Amino acid sequence: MSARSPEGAAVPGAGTLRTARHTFALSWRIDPLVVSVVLGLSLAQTGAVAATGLSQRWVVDAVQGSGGGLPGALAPAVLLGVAAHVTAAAGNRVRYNYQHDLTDRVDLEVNREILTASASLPTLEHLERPDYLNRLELLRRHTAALAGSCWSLSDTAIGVLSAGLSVWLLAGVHPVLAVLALLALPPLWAAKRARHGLAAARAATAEEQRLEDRVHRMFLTPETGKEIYLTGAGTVLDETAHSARTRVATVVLKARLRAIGWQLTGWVCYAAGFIGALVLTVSLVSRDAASLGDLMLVITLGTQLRSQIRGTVDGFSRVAEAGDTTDHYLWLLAYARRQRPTGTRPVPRAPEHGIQVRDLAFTYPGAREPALAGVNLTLRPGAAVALVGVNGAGKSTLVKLLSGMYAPTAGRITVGGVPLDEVDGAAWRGRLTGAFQDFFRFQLPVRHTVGIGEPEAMDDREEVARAVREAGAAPIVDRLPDGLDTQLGTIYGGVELSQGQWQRLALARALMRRHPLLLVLDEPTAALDPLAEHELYEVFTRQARADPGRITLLVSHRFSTVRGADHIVVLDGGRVAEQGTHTELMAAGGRYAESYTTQAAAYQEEDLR
Ligand SMILES: Nc1ncnc2c1ncn2[C@@H]1O[C@H](COP(=O)(O)OP(=O)(O)OP(=O)(O)O)[C@@H](O)[C@H]1O
Repeated sequence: MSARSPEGAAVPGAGTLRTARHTFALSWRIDPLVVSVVLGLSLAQTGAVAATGLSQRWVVDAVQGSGGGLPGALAPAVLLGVAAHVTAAAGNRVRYNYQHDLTDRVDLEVNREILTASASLPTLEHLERPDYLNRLELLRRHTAALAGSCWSLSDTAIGVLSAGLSVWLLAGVHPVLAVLALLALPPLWAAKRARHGLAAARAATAEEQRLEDRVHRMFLTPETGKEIYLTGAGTVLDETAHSARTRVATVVLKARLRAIGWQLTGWVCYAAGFIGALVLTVSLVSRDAASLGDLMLVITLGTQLRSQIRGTVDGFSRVAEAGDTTDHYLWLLAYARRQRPTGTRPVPRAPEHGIQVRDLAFTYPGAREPALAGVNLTLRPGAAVALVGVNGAGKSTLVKLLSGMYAPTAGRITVGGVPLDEVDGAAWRGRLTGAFQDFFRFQLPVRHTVGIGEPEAMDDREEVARAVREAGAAPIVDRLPDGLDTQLGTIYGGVELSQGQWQRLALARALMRRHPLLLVLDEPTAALDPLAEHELYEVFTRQARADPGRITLLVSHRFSTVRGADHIVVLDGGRVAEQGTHTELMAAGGRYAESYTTQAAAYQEEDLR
């Protein structure tokens, strides 16, 4: 990790060096030839300024000593000057462009690494953690600094080496002139100070930047656009985004102005030193203690030393900026490593004992109250288990834990006797399938919108057609202009479906997986009327009984739609209130009986109207 200064801002440290090494290795892997050219030009760049100064001194001293005629010895001096100038000007441009190109290509790789690290996280818990989201936001906005860190470091090294050569030549004229190098320190220190201020401002406003970005995106998606249109919330949201943007801009502008102040102070120190150096050299020339060529050398090196120091400072600033981003990058990699799934055991083939849930508890990150507490139940294979409860009872949370999206805070889940956290995560996902109330609309051709539920069978038209039929979505697909090949969604100029039609396709997607161990239907029928939902759940209940290796979990807040399930679990306030068959629960006369009777009466009344 980057070292931390007392103010809390990152300064380049071991972490930055490690990242620079890593990005250099990536550059080398991408294009070793270009990297070699850049390194060669960098080396030539190191001596270019000193060579320019020396050639000018050579020319002036030769002209002065020639008594008016142009000596032949002038030719090598001029040649040296031309070579140094070409290296400095043309070589620098070539090097700069190549570095830029390599940085862009490494940037793509770094972004891929970030995605891979994020995707490797075994649960989805990080998506609820503001510290994770803020760091990721800062990281994604500044990956270019990270990708170019090895070149920023090499620019700094070139600056230091070429400035070192200049100082050595200046000290040859008079040792005091070497002090000019010390005056490089105030601009360096000022730049570091300026960087800290800017980094702190960015970190302090990361949350607001995220808010602004989110609101912005809300205006661009049809789902939220509709809500905004109807509610007229556009102005309020626009103001929210605007005030977030203004707060960010104000904080960053203040930090930027302070940064300019610090940098100006540093440069004033250097300018004063340079004037002193010129006065000293002129006095040496007037006392014949130095030649006019030496004065020329001091002028050339002194003015160049300024840009060498600026190059060093700029390179250093970019290394420091990469240091801030490195901090977030290494944090993400370490987080992904810490969260690396530890489960290696295979999923039991025929889980005789089904899925056992024992004393399960879960609290969302940052939440005060647990969403689940002391949950005990058994999901038997070859049966349909219904999970019912009012809104907020904890049904979806239990589904998230069963599918491994979140790790329990306490208690355990076992599959066929094997603790779920010991089971290989990818293998477990391979045996799961499901459809959810908050499904995603994949705006793809229908066969892929459905087929993606089992990537391996995605291009198998017969399999896709089977899933479509089983989900009762065949009439929808039959009416589409190109059937399974119809492009869906307006974003790509395709056909738009109704909410219920999208939902049927999401259900078909869930049915693509042929022999899942756990099939979860978490209210994927919310857009259907209670009778249609009931009929569909009856079909799934029959199918569940026909497949002895499958556990089917039907989730609903409509008590009356799941009465045919083999086992009904009633959740209330994150706890299991009751469980049993419909007959047992009705006989018990508890919460289930009460809610079932009330809801059934309400639906009957609705039917009569
Ligand atoms: N991402 C989250 N972060 C924090 N709390 C959450 C989150 N999701 C749900 N909760 C809380 O957890 C509790 C259970 O929510 P859950 O979504 O599991 O209920 P549910 O029974 O599925 O409700 P519904 O029928 O409305 O879908 C609720 O009190 C809810 O406020």
